[in-house]
Amino acid sequence: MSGCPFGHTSDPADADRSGEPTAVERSGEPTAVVTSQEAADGDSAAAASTGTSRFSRRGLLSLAGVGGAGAVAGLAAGFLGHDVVTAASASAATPDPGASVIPFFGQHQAGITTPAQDRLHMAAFDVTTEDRKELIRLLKDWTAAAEAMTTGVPTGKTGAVDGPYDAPPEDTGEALDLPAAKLTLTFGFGAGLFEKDGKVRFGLDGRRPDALIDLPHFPGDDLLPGRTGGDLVVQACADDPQVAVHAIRNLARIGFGKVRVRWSQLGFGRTSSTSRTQVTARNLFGFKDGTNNLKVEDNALLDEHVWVSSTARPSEQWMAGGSYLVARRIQMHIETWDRTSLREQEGLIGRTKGAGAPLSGGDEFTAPDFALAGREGAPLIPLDSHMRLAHPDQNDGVRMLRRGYNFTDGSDGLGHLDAGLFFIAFVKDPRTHYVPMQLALAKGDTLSVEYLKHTGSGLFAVPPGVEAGGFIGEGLFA
Ligand SMILES: C=CC1=C(C)c2cc3[nH]c(cc4nc(cc5[nH]c(cc1n2)c(C)c5CCC(=O)O)C(CCC(=O)O)=C4C)c(C)c3C=C
Ligand SMILES: [Fe+2]
Repeated sequence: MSGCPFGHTSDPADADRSGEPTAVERSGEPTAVVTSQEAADGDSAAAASTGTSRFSRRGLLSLAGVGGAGAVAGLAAGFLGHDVVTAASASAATPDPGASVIPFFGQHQAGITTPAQDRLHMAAFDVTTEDRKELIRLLKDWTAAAEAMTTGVPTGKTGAVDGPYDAPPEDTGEALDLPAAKLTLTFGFGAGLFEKDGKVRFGLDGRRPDALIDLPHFPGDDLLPGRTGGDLVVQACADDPQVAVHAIRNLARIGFGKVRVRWSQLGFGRTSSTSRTQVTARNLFGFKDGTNNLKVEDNALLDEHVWVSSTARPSEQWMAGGSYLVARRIQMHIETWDRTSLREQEGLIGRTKGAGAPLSGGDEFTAPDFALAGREGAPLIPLDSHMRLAHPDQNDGVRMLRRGYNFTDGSDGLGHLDAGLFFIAFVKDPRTHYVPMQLALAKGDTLSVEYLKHTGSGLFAVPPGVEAGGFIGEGLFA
């Protein structure tokens, strides 16, 4: 514990821990905020020039050392009420070199095409209230909290330590001293929000988009009810797991009495890159994953395959600019895999393990040649390989934006790790962009048939981004 009443440490080593020198924050200066596009472009220099800024969690805390606790409390009352604070001048807003803030507001929700962070905490909630006004209140409160936390600010007007001594704090506190860590919060609505047990909920008659289907049962599915479904979902991604967990925990706390957590999933080691500025990471099979993913730079392809268009059917109009989130908890039989030869592993994926190049030759980003045959006349990229079966050429040109994470959730009690890939994909329409491919993989992909088991599932309509003053999904309630 530091001597500071706000738990702030003044150890310079701490500032360096995340790779984000915080001299700016330490002096109480505002922290630079990156616009969605700049964040997507990974352009922190451009971000610096915008001058949009507000005080960070750490900046506020460090003010205690500058102006004393009273000054901080006064500032907290003003700043923590979710009003965006603009810097007096752009030059005052010295950029945070870590560009640790990804703005919550924007045309699309953050956490889809913004560069995938290292950590995930996703939670699905059942809505327990049947009162439309309470649901809207919750979405407004979540919007305010999300905007605060993604900016690195505690939730509520008084945060973790400045509220009445005899009341529970408005923020749980475990993210005090931590930077925003590129936290993004992405919200989605499940089918159960619209109707449950044959009854329409929240007056949302006729508002359920046709694309928000009940996913069919796929061959090999072994879904657990406690890991499947949900009326609401929140995807928290950050470069610090504590920041992601803090976000989900505080949203759950704010929702007390209106929602309860149905399932939640922690993830590490992103298994996809969503920007060409990122290197391709590896999944728990040891293969590069995300090589041929859709990337933020592929604007036209994103419009074609990820974003719901403004010319969508009337029942989907409120979704224009949004997307559909498919979540699948996929257990990987890693012990069996680890006893499989390298030759077979590469044949199952269709790429080399080292470089991630297609088995038809070239480097990681060389286009695969599915027709090229080896000495014995068989195609170099096997007919039952995962890459061949998932490639757009085999799927009517369909593509998806994958944004999954590795997980290990202890052991299965039978001597194996419960490990795998928490598959997340954003698509324009799951009927065309997910179901047919999943069916093909479940039937013909030897990787899926012999090494994978789907144990959890969810499909959620992710509304478009929120403008300042608005709230998550407000078009649905208009
Ligand atoms: C239904 C969609 C998909 C599921 C489920 C899925 C699971 C899954 N994938 C890997 C490993 C790799 N997948 C790769 C490529 C790839 N996978 C999908 C779809 C699903 N994967 C697509 C659309 C693609 C891209 C195909 C292409 O355009 O070439 C790769 C190769 C590298 C890459 O491009 O990402 C790997 C490796 C695992 C381990 C897994 C479930 C646990
Ligand atoms: Fe895949």
